[in-house]
Amino acid sequence: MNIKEALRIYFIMGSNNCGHHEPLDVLKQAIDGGITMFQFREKGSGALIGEAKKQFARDCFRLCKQANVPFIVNDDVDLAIEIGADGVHVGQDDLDAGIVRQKLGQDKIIGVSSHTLQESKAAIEAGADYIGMGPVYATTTKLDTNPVAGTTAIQETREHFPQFPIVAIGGLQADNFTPAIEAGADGISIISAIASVPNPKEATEKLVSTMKEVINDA
Ligand SMILES: Nc1nc(C(F)(F)F)ncc1COP(=O)(O)OP(=O)(O)O
Ligand SMILES: [Mg+2]
Repeated sequence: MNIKEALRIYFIMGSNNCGHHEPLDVLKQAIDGGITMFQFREKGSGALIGEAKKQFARDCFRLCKQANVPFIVNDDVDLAIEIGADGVHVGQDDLDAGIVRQKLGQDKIIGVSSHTLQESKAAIEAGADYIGMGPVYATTTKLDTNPVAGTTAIQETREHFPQFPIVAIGGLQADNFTPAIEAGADGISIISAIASVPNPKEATEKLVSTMKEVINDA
């Protein structure tokens, strides 16, 4: 799989991000709308835990598998291993990417959050397959986020690593993500612009069509 193409429209969702529809319906609509990768991120207030979280993960994974959409688990490496997910995303305060690689093996996808060139270097040396950089704009989705970073860190990492897969994250919408791509990101991560809107399928289609205008092969 081409990881840069998988990062184009990278949808991240948990049950507590869904405003207007049942979570599985939101994911179905996002898949129908053309998302290229999915991250299962069940955390924060009201998040499912234990068996309910596992079952929700399996249900999301089934939808992604049917559509050949790569399924990534946020933070929870053991859950990813248990259900056979395609990969894991970890942040600076989660399990070290090198240890995640040892646990998952070479054929799984490992994403790492980065806010600086230094963190990007460490993630790449630890064997990450992509890095998530932001928050580009203010976000209400993640409460313990770093300060708004704009696209400077993306640009800096891209200058040092011209080919390494980077996805932008943080407050991204169809009408504001272009600067992140122009700064060097290969794709965008979206939570509320798909999960919290009345028509997730239409919102996804708009993101896909806008991305096609910005990146020719998208
Ligand atoms: N979940 C994420 N996904 C991405 C992605 F690359 F996919 F865009 N980038 C960054 C994050 C944030 O990861 P983290 O800092 O661990 O916080 P949380 O666990 O609350 O998400
Ligand atoms: Mg995390």
